Formats: sequence, C-alpha cells, structure tokens
Amino acid sequence: MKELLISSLEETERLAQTIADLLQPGDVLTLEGDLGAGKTTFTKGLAKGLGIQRTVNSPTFTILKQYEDGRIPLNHMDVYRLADQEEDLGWDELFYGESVTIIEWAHLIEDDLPEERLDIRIERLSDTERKFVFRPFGERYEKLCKEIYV
Ligand SMILES: Nc1ncnc2c1ncn2[C@@H]1O[C@H](COP(=O)(O)OP(=O)(O)OP(=O)(O)O)[C@@H](O)[C@H]1O
Repeated sequence: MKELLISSLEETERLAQTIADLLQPGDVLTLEGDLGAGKTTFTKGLAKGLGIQRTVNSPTFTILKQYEDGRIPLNHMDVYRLADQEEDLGWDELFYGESVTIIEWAHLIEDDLPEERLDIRIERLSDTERKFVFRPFGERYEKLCKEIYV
C-alpha cells in the first residue's frame, strides 16, 4: 500500500498525468472516494495525460464511456447501476483489451474484478487537501505503484 498527500487541485491533476505516463494497454484501475473527493477530477487528468482531447464527464448514466483518441484508449466505467443487473453483460471482456480501464464504485462488483489491478482511494482531508491510497494487486501494479510520485 502507498499513500500520498496532495495539497491542491493542480497537484491531483499532475498526479493523474504522472500515472497516465506509466500506463500500458490492458491496465485496470479502480477508483473509490466519497462525493466530491475528486474521482472525476482525477479521471480527467488521467485522460489528459493519455492524450485524450474529448471532454471526460462522469459516466453515471451510461455505465461505460470509451475515449479512443489518446495514446491508449480509455474505458471509463461507473458500475453503480451495473451491480443490480443479474444477467452477464459481457463487460468484463473489456479488461483484456487494448485499453486502460478505470472503474468507479468497483467494490460493488468486487467478485468480477480482475485479480491484477491497482485500487485507488481518494480521501478528502479539507477543501483542497486529499489523501491518495494506492493498493496494488499483482507484480505489474506493485512495480507501477513504486513509480508513482507527485
Ligand atoms: N486536491 C484536489 N483534488 C481533487 N479535487 C479537488 C481538490 N481540491 C479541490 N477540489 C475540488 O473538489 C471537487 C471534486 O469534484 P469531483 O467531481 O472530481 O469529485 P467526484 O469524486 O467525482 O464526485 P462525484 O462522486 O460527486 O462525481 C471539485 O470541485 C474540485 O475542484
């Protein structure tokens, strides 16, 4: 596990861009945090770091948004409503593609997540301060985690 203290919005954006530089096709990140913690802000920074020009919004009403105009395509998932679905929608195949996948509310589908992934939790400490907690699963993500800095 790794923790980073962030003191401004700009620092969150910079952190996200640093992580984007480390990503490879097929990588999976999960993102947890209360309302207003900065999940969307972080994802926008990640997208920018991947070279995505399109505007990234929260996918709450669509479950999945795909952005294909960057260095690596990005799947942005919000599984909040997917957790209620009984049938298998085949969405887990996405993880093995050529994209980076970032999943919000991932704990709701914990059993279906890939074993190897990086879990990221954002905690709001004050108006501008955040704590980022990184939990890597698997060798690839342990290595990646060590290279993350602000
Ligand atoms: N260090 C920081 N990191 C991230 N956001 C920050 C920071 N400091 C201030 N903010 C502000 O906090 C808010 C975070 O909102 P954001 O929409 O990214 O959160 P969220 O976790 O996606 O919330 P929701 O679940 O409601 O979509 C923004 O208004 C942003 O400007």
